[in-house]
This record gives sequence, structure tokens and C-alpha cells, in this order.
Amino acid sequence: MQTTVEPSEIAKFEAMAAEWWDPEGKFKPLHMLNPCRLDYITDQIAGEFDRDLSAQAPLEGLRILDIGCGGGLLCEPMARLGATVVGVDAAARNIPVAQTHAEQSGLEIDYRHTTAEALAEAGEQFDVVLNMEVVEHVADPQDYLDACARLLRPGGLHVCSTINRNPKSFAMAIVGAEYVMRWLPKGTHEWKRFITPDELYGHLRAAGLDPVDRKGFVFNPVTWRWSLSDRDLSVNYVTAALRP
Ligand SMILES: C[S@@+](CC[C@H](N)C(=O)[O-])C[C@H]1O[C@@H](n2cnc3c(N)ncnc32)[C@H](O)[C@@H]1O
Ligand SMILES: [Mg+2]
Repeated sequence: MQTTVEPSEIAKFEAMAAEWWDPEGKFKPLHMLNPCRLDYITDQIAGEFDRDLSAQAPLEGLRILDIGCGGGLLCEPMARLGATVVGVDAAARNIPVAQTHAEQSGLEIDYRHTTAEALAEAGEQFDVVLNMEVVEHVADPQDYLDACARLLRPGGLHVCSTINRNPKSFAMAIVGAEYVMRWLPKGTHEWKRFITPDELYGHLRAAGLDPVDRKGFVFNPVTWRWSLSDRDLSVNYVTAALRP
């Protein structure tokens, strides 16, 4: 079977699997980004599915796939909000780490070691596909996004974040994050795998989705916080797209 998994990329995540839930560990950047990206994700879901986020379990009844879920940093808050969550990762070692943490948190999440292609082949369908910080690690972004799009039911929402490709993103996401701040192990990201927002919109459209929104994730070194930006998509950014 054709696979969009890049073995050298998966090996990097296998080696870091034990650190997923350490806020000061190798996934510190994702822990810092989590509140900001959760705001974006929940707002998009609430808008698309007409949910009141102040309700008790606002995402109840929604079936959400977190593709490339890692340790489950997004699966857990989604499950807490009442969604039925399937977390899938191509790195086998992430799965027991995610499962153990969910059990300790008293959450029921269906974690699986598989791929988007295999799920699509099996005919699985979701209301929402979360695809956060994965597309810059796959073998072929278009083939991968084609499979992700097939996993959405008509009217479904696809949220996808990645890193832009330009001199600034090289300075910030690679030199800054890996060499200066040492937030990430050296070699975590390859600049040539980064994707511009227009390229990503092109891939999403080619996969049969309608892009409806994109925003930047911007880090403020003074407040030490991430926030959403309408204008600055120069490094980290997120998109929302719908399956017609
Ligand atoms: C940077 S991490 C992001 C984890 C999670 N989405 C988050 O944002 O917290 C990328 C994850 O994607 C997984 N991955 C890479 N390529 C994949 C593929 N083709 N299919 C499924 N998962 C993949 C890696 O194993 C890793 O766990
Ligand atoms: Mg990444």
C-alpha cells in the first residue's frame, strides 16, 4: 500500500516519545503554543457546528480525528470538551505514551498506530480532522492531504497548521528554536519541508477542500506568549478548510 509516511521523520519522533508530557522537555514549544491553538480550533469548530463553548460538553456528538497526535496534547482537551476522539500516529512509541496519560487523566480516547491512508482505505469518517504540525514531516504533502480530506464527511472541518518557508522562518524556527533557544533537538525541522500558506491552500483545494480561514501563530518574546494574528503568517500559521 502506498504510504505518505517518511521513515526518517518518524524515527525522530520515536526517539522523543517519552517526553511528550514534560512541559520543559523536547515538546516545550507545543506546550507553550497549546492555549493559543486550542482557542483557534474551538472557535472554528463552534462556528462550523454551531456550538456554545460555555456549555457543559460543547463538542458532544462530534467525532474528531487528531492525525499525527503525538502524545495527545490536543486529543485530551478535545475529549474534555465532550468530543469522541480518535488519535492516530505513525510513530508506534507515541501510542502507549498517549494511552497511559489519558488513563491517568481519566479520559477515554481511541489511540491507534496507523496512517491517514489506512483509515481512509477503511472508510472511516469524521466531523473534524485536526492536522497540527504534521504536514512538514510527511513524505508527500499532497498525497497525505488527499487522504486526510477523504476522512472528512461532507460539511466536515479540517484544521491544519505548519511552518512557512522563507528566510525569517529559517532564522526563527530552525536557528532560533533549535540552536539558540534549544527548545527542539537540532535537526527536528528541515527548512525545505516547510510550506507557504499559498502552497498549503493549493494543496487543500487540490484535495477537494474549501479553505475558509488562515491565521498566524505569533510568539511575543516579551510576554513569552503566543497569540493569533490576522496579518503575520511569516513563521507559524494555521488554516481552516471545509469539505463541501
Ligand atoms: C510535531 S509532532 C505534532 C504532534 C501533535 N499533532 C501536536 O501538535 O501536539 C508531529 C507528529 O506527527 C507524526 N507523524 C509524522 N508523519 C506522520 C504521518 N505520515 N502520519 C501520521 N503521523 C505522522 C509524528 O510521529 C509526530 O508525532
Ligand atoms: Mg514540526
